[in-house]
Amino acid sequence: MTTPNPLTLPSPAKLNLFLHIVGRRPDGYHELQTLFQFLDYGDDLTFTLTTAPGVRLENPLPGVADEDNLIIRAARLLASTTPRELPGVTIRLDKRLPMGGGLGGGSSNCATTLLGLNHLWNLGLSIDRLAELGLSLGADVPVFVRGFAAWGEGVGEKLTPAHPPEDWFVVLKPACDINTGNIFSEQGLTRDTPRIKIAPAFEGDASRYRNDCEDVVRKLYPEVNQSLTWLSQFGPARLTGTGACIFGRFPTESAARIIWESKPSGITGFVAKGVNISPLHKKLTELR
Ligand SMILES: C[C@@](CO)(OP(=O)(O)O)[C@H](O)COP(=O)(O)OP(=O)(O)OC[C@H]1O[C@@H](n2ccc(N)nc2=O)[C@H](O)[C@@H]1O
Ligand SMILES: Nc1ncnc2c1ncn2[C@@H]1O[C@H](COP(=O)(O)OP(=O)(O)O)[C@@H](O)[C@H]1O
Repeated sequence: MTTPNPLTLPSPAKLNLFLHIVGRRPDGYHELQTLFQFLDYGDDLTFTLTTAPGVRLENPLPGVADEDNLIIRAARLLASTTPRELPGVTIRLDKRLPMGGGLGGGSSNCATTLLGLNHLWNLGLSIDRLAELGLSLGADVPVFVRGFAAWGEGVGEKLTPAHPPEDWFVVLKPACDINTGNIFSEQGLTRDTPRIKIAPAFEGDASRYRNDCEDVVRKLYPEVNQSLTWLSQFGPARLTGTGACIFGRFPTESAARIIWESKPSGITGFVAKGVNISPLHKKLTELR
């Protein structure tokens, strides 16, 4: 199949179905054990190849300078791997994911750019190389590059395929912004959860899922505390990443939508299906 120009590619969200902090590296970074799953919901990136050289973002993100935007950083890093003169590209971002919500939107945009431009520029870089480039831009980028639900260790870059149930989720965004660095520097954070040795036993057993950032986030952010208390009435509800988004799991779309419709007024979010193959990889496979 010939690749269309412009080409629109999905940039899905991730959930950390559970997140344990099992230690700290000498450089201060926290070692995690986590279970990543994708959602069939996220941003879209549209790439238009141009005769004029250079990388441009059609619509800048409020509060993020273009040179800090992970889309531009990914495109420039990729371009630096080849001495070839490359066609220019204009990239449009249709943003649906709340920023800094623990859904990995920026990291996902970064991975979609790496994979999309590797394809459009015919660079032929392997997934391993793209994951390595991605890791230099953020700890959550490799899982989006690899595109399979995964058991993550290290800072989230050591990935083993996982197969959690593809349930439906109500994702809520309490009205507060949480800075990842602030949560990881909190004194009261649990940092010594024992390492799990048999990961598969955990995948299908949602009742054992826990997020070690949750207690600290509940204390610091009453909005998250209230939303978790509300959603927990209907089943286990958890924080994703360091928040602020939370999620509840349901076996069917209709069950999730009933809860979504009854949410307290003023709260935003969405309903989405958990998927073990990234929608980005599905789309790229169709193009090959
Ligand atoms: C917690 C997770 C779980 O998926 O997700 P998010 O909540 O960001 O989505 C990630 O590990 C987030 O990784 P990443 O996206 O690289 O974090 P950053 O925003 O760069 O981290 C900001 C700061 O938090 C601290 N940090 C981050 C990750 C980690 N494993 N240990 C840390 O101590 C570091 O001080 C770092 O400078
Ligand atoms: N393309 C991008 N989309 C979202 N955030 C970006 C992007 N590029 C850089 N950022 C920065 O990354 C931060 C984290 O964003 P995001 O990945 O959405 O959240 P989280 O890491 O909590 O899941 C944002 O607050 C923003 O400053």
